[in-house]
Amino acid sequence: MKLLLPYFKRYKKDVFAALVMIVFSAFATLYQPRLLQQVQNELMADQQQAVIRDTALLIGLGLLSILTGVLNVYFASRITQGVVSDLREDTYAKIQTFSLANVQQFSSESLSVRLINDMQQIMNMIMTIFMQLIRMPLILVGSIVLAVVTIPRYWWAIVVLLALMLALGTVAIRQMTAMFDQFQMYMDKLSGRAGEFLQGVRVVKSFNQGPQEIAKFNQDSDELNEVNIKVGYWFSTIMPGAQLISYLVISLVVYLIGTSILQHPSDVAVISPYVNYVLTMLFAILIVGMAVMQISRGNVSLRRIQEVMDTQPDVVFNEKAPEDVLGGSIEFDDVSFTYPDGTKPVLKHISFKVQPGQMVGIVGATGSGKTTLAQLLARLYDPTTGTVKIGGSDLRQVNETALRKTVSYVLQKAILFSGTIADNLRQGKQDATPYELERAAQIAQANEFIQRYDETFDHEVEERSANFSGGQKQRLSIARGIIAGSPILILDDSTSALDAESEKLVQQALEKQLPETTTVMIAEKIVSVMHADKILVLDEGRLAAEGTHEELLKTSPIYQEIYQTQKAKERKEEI
Ligand SMILES: Nc1ncnc2c1ncn2[C@@H]1O[C@H](COP(=O)(O)OP(=O)(O)OP(=O)(O)O)[C@@H](O)[C@H]1O
Repeated sequence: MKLLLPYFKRYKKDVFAALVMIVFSAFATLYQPRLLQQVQNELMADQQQAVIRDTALLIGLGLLSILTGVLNVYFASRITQGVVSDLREDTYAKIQTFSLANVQQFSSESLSVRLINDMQQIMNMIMTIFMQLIRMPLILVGSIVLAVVTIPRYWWAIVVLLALMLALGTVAIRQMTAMFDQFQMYMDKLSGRAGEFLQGVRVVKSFNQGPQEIAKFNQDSDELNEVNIKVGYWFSTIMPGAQLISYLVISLVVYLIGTSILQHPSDVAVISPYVNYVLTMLFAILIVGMAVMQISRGNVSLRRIQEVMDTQPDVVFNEKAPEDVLGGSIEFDDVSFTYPDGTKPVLKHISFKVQPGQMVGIVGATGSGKTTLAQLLARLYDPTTGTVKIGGSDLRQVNETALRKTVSYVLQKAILFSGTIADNLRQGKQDATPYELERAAQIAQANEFIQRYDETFDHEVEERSANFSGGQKQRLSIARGIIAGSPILILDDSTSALDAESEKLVQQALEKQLPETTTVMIAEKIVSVMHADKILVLDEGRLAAEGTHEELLKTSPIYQEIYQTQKAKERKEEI
């Protein structure tokens, strides 16, 4: 709840107004039976004037009850929408500061459940607090006092009723609260499963994995359902249980009044308000019980949001450092790296230097650490030991804007967003001119197919870029990387879906049109990087060799082996 206090402060006027409405609404609810009793007495005493006056008062009280009820909903909604919207935005902003390791720690699916489903639970909780939690205890206390005042000698019946209700409520709420944690956990799991399926829908379909995926989804869904049913089971026992207790107590009191009516004839007039107060008490207890449950459910969600807010980003930039572009040189100094959830180092004692404007190729077997090295260069992770420098500055000391302006990273998996082609390219440079769009597209060999669309750069990219081929997506993401004009461009196996001819054209265009850009080219095939100024050969996380293609052919057995194997494979494919 501490997390919400500063947010409530932002809406203090609405909070005050909601509280005033709650007090008036509780007064109207409690005073009605008393006034009704008064009218009954006046009718019996044939006091016409008083009956008219008090009936009018009764109508006024009804209207007050409706008006304050409506205004209470209005202010409670304003507070709820405002607080949750602010909290959601702050949580989202916090997630934006997360490194890849932070995101991995929670899982992206869990973060999206937290942003949507948990926020909904918090919304329900705040609404409940302002609609019920303050109003109902007032009504509860008022009805207890008035029930006791109505027939003081049976005060103990109220105590018995409250004790029984408390026992029932405590057991039920304790059982249900334990299940809310499980509910959110299963929700994360189910969202993860659905997200994975939707992202990999092509793989699932092509490998005919539909039935297996459905079975797995159904199993997770059944687990969630089981928790829900258990919650529902406990929930369904509360209502009849509480009703039974109340009617037993009412029957007992009515029976006792009946047996002593001769000694207390005036008790006839108090039976109706007494029953009314006991029923109001029952209603208030039930609502408070439900509110407590909703709040404990919201608290679980609040704790999950607090976890996000308390997480320290493990890659922190120096925002005081200048935002100017760093230079184009790269230096790895004895860098080793282990993934946060890994046990073995993925990179081991890597040291190398690259001069501005050079083209560097990185080759190595699958899993040798090429992408990891690129991720350290873009500071998606920090090295476990050693330093990475760009333009002579240790990346731990630089400003984030400066780094993003300096390094442009084209990922191994080309990801486009829904919008137009131009929208996607402009993610690289927001104010890119049509000329700049076209130039980047030309270098990436994308211009040809873009010009075939009637709308050219305004052609729509559908969700998950389903209307583009793998090669087209790669070309567009290369263009997006180029357009920023950053001094360092990382291409992580970004031409793998291109035919050999197009790949060559992209390389030639890069060399010719971006001669001052330091290009880091990660590739499976040596032919893709053989013209680079320098090639780094990675082997199980170690830098096995470094040099030009010709030098490596003479000095590096690993490089020779990879090259010969790839050449032999190529020859076989030609035959
Ligand atoms: N996010 C991660 N968490 C834990 N381990 C990871 C993570 N990403 C990669 N790894 C592990 O690190 C090692 C190096 O992976 P990396 O992706 O850097 O290799 P690569 O040389 O780029 O491979 P490929 O050529 O197949 O893309 C692998 O053993 C991989 O399992």
